[in-house]
Amino acid sequence: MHIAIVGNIGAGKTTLANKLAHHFNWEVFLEDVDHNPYLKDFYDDMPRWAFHLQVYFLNSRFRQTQRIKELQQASKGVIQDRTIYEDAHIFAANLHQSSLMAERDYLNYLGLFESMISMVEPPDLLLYLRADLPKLVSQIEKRNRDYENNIKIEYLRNLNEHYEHWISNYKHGKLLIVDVNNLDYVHNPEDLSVIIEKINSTLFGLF
Ligand SMILES: Nc1ncnc2c1ncn2[C@@H]1O[C@H](COP(=O)(O)OP(=O)(O)O)[C@@H](O)[C@H]1O
Ligand SMILES: Nc1ncnc2c1ncn2[C@H]1C[C@H](O)[C@@H](COP(=O)(O)O)O1
Repeated sequence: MHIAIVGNIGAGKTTLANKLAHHFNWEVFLEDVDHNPYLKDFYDDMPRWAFHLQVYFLNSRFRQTQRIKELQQASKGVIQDRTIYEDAHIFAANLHQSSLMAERDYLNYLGLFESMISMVEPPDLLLYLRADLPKLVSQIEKRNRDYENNIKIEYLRNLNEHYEHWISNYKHGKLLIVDVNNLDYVHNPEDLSVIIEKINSTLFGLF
């Protein structure tokens, strides 16, 4: 079983991924943020580093999907924090649309993505955490990564629009949308239980 958690920056994916992995006793696959050699530079100068960052994320996410495939073949459960789909359909698409990634770089990137995606299996469940801008901003502030202090509201708004468009066209498998604006699964165990019930019901038809 493979559940992938998707959503904008600060939506609460990592926090929920860890909690679900603990609950189901499954492996958790998180993003490579701390060792990412481009992320800080990217936030300082997006046009300069957009292509480098996207290639780095694409490669690390692709490797992760191959490890997830192996675990699934061994009948192990997996919770994944963010997917390769988001890199291309949300982040790279947004950079290109916002003229922060040049046309030739975007087409080059898309060619690489298309070559890889045929080897990627979609998750059994895609869990989208929908959050409005005030929730995202307050949670990004709460996390307090210095390089994310420069993130513009406009950037988050554009990403949210890409998410809504992508999710409304998602056809690879089961999809669960959870509005997290009024949920606090950090402090309220009942809020976590609500999400777990929804997952069980969507995946296994329980409840
Ligand atoms: N539903 C929630 N309610 C309150 N705080 C949350 C919630 N989800 C996440 N947080 C807090 O917000 C911050 C960002 O969450 P995180 O899981 O790192 O988001 P993401 O992985 O989506 O970027 C963390 O400090 C986390 O404890
Ligand atoms: N593909 C990506 N392009 C640009 N930035 C990305 C991409 N994937 C992740 N990120 C950034 C966004 C955040 O600053 C960090 C971690 O993501 P988070 O949503 O906080 O888990 O990486």
